[in-house]
Amino acid sequence: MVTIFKDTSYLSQKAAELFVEAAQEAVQKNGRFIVALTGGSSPKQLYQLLAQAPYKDQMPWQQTFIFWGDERWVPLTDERSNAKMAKELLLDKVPVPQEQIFPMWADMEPEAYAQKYEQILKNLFKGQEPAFDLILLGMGDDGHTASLFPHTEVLQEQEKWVDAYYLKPQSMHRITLTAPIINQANRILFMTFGENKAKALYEVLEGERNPQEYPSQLIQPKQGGEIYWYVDDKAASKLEKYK
Ligand SMILES: O=C1O[C@H](COP(=O)(O)O)[C@@H](O)[C@H](O)[C@H]1O
Repeated sequence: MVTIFKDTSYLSQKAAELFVEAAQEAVQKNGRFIVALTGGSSPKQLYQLLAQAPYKDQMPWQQTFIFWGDERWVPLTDERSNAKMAKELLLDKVPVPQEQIFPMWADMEPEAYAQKYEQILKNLFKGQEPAFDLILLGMGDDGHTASLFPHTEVLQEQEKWVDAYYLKPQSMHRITLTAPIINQANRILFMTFGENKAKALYEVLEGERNPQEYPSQLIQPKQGGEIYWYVDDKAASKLEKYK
């Protein structure tokens, strides 16, 4: 489902409503809410809203388990850290138990931590379908999502749930959930703003299938899963089918 918003504040409000709805539904059904956050600029307003009334008070924080979809491999104090941003805008301001927050970084080799992170998820989902209740995603101007970048080997990954690799153009390691585990989620919410994303958004949603070039095309929810694209009118400016 693609929804086009003129106003990014309203878009973020609708995203906050969806977040709360997913959380309440998951807690009612399974007694807990398992969510993966995203980094980048798109979720900032959403995180600020979730840290305030009315959303803050509607959230079952005690039953919430926080993961990330991806991370730049930098310490948690680094300005580039996706976890630092979420911590400052949201997690420091809400009563989610510390032991239920799983940043995608530790002072160890990224590949070893990717295995550890996958094990944490496997323990949590033991005996159940490995389905996040909600995964938040952004999309880069180049069509990447999470740390699934164009023409990287991780795009072929079918077995691992979490992978880490050196991203040469950015001279840093990245760690990411892989497409197969993202696609198992019950709900996936992409938030995409700005005219810099218009070409990639068109290619992802309406172009020919080419996930090597536009990795966001790999995100296709399982049967019964929901995918929501919340985009602003600038990002949507090249779309034809969805207007
Ligand atoms: O590097 C990243 O970028 C994407 C997109 O970010 P945005 O600033 O264009 O919204 C983000 O989804 C990802 O988590 C992050 O690591």
